[in-house]
Amino acid sequence: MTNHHYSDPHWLLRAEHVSKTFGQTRALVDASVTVRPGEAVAIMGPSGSGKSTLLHALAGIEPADSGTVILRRPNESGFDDLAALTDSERSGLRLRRFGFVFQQGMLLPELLAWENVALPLLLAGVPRGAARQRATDELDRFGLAGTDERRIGQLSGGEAHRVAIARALVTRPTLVFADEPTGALDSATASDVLGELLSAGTGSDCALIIVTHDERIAGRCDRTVRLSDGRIEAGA
Ligand SMILES: Nc1ncnc2c1ncn2[C@@H]1O[C@H](COP(=O)(O)OP(=O)(O)OP(=O)(O)O)[C@@H](O)[C@H]1O
Repeated sequence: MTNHHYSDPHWLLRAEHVSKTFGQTRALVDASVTVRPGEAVAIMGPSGSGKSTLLHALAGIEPADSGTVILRRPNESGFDDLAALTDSERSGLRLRRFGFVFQQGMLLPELLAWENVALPLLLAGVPRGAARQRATDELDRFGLAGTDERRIGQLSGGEAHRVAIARALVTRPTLVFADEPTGALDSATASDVLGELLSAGTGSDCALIIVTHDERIAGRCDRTVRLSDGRIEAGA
């Protein structure tokens, strides 16, 4: 895709007029959002207002019924329209370009800490030795040196959240999507983990999108997109 309309360099991901219906429920109505490099964007709104639906549409997890979601490729090499990709192309793009931190961490308890972090690399075909080295480096970066060989159940809640963040960032993604990333943590640990996510997930060529109910988390992001009944009310 080389549409001139998308030549403005100051965005990474742009959703335009995205709508999604589940049966009679209009979960998302004509939502347009632009995400720029280096920013952290909070998505807020009451329960059922469409936050997860928006996140899933932006990340190509559950494509919208209508509208477009466009992701800029690195190095001025064009754009990808998520809806125009096949399922397997979309999965590949998610693996290469996106990182995910979801509520329960979605860590695999039967795997070691380093294996959890290395998972996206292993899925992308990186050899096991190289993947292990990168995972170990990433764990070090989050203050988890020496935990490589532990299983998830042998870590504290805060440590497990850091493993989830390390896994989301190990591929150096363009966009990190987080859904209530500090959910079950005590407030001091949540604040530390959020700080780490904010500093590691926003760089000159990447951005962070966080779904949250917590105004304190939103307050530490650069801006807040507010949803009400599937419509974006502010912050797009
Ligand atoms: N797979 C689905 N099937 C049917 N309805 C759905 C589905 N997913 C979401 N919905 C409905 O779409 C609306 C928006 O849901 P969504 O999960 O996006 O809200 P949310 O703002 O993330 O809510 P919460 O804060 O409770 O997680 C809700 O009315 C929900 O019941």
